[in-house]
Amino acid sequence: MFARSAARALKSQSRQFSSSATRQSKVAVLGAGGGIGQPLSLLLKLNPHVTELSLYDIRGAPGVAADVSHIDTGSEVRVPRLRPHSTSHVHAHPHRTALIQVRGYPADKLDQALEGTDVVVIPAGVPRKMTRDDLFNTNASIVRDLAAAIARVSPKAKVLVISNPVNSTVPIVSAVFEKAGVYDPAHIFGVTTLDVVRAQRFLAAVAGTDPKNVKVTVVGGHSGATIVPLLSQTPQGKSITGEAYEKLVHRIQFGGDEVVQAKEGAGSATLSMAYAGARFTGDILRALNGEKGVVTPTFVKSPLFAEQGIDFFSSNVELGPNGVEKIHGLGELSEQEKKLLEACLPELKKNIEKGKKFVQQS
Ligand SMILES: NC(=O)C1=CN([C@@H]2O[C@H](COP(=O)(O)OP(=O)(O)OC[C@H]3O[C@@H](n4cnc5c(N)ncnc54)[C@H](O)[C@@H]3O)[C@@H](O)[C@H]2O)C=CC1
Ligand SMILES: O=C([O-])CC(=O)C(=O)O
Repeated sequence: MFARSAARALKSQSRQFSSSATRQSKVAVLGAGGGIGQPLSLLLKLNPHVTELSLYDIRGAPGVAADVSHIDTGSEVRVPRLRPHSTSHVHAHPHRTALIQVRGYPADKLDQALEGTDVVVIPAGVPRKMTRDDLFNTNASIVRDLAAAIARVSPKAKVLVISNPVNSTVPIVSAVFEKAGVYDPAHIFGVTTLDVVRAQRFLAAVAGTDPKNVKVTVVGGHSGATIVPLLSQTPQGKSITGEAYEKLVHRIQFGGDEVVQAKEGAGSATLSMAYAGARFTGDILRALNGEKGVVTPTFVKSPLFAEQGIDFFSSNVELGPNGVEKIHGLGELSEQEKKLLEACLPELKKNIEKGKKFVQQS
């Protein structure tokens, strides 16, 4: 009895230690003044893993930082401490709460904003009016230039790309890092979490259940036909067939259009995206801090379809202290999902090539 409770206590202490190993995590948001950037900065201020928040934009970042910095949340800073007279044991230090440093940086202070960052989230650029690919001309150069600064100032940071078209901007960031000689494919992520959030929300509505009971894997890329929800792998999705299935898949693939149309030219999804971006950043931070088993879909350099010339792909990825720990395969697909995948691959390939070509020609 005693042995069992001692073992439980030890286990809990070691769990505690894995979180007590929490380092200081500096997160930078590039594009913090925008429709996504502002609520994303707010949500990151609430994340206890974030000990420093660096907000950068060519417009308005100091104002957002001043505003967000008044929120009365701290962060738990747990510092592992060596036992006196021992170098071999570390014991959990009772955590202390610190104030999160929030700083805003204007256009000419990008390097300062990036110094010492562990995670950089990029929602900088323009939102679309028509297709995501229309954004390419403007956003490609914004993302390229930001990536060059990250590669120079904080080359080991994990880079989370929100700016569209994600299918091209992730290859752009990767190619810029490669050119700079600091590329680690485990560090660069396209944020496709909004597709997962939508898939779970829409499926829950069809199934008449709470979204928290629904877990959907969405693979491929982040635009229209490249978004492939694997509904057959969820208990609630398995039974949906025929027209209901077609409608649900269409809604997941084109959920962004619903928001663009409802906003009548004023932009695209910002609040749901900030939620999704904060959730993915939270996953990255938990994994960086040693939590095991953090698995989520994200668009990364991937071997899954590399033989077909598609070297970036979103699938379930296990995250770890170095970023990408393990890329999971797709699992079993239904006949309909195989068809969706067939439609996804050629479009995704074109989007990826466009991004790579842009950097080659820059
Ligand atoms: N990955 C995804 O699932 C989603 C991606 N997006 C994309 O996110 C991007 C941002 O969308 P919104 O926030 O709605 O746009 P927005 O126009 O409201 O905000 C963009 C911000 O970027 C800033 N910016 C422009 N150039 C910059 C530069 N060189 N450095 C730093 N900041 C710069 C602007 O000043 C602005 O504050 C768009 O490309 C949009 O398509 C939007 C929704 C979902
Ligand atoms: O639709 C857009 O352009 C913004 C976006 O990526 C989304 O909402 O999924």
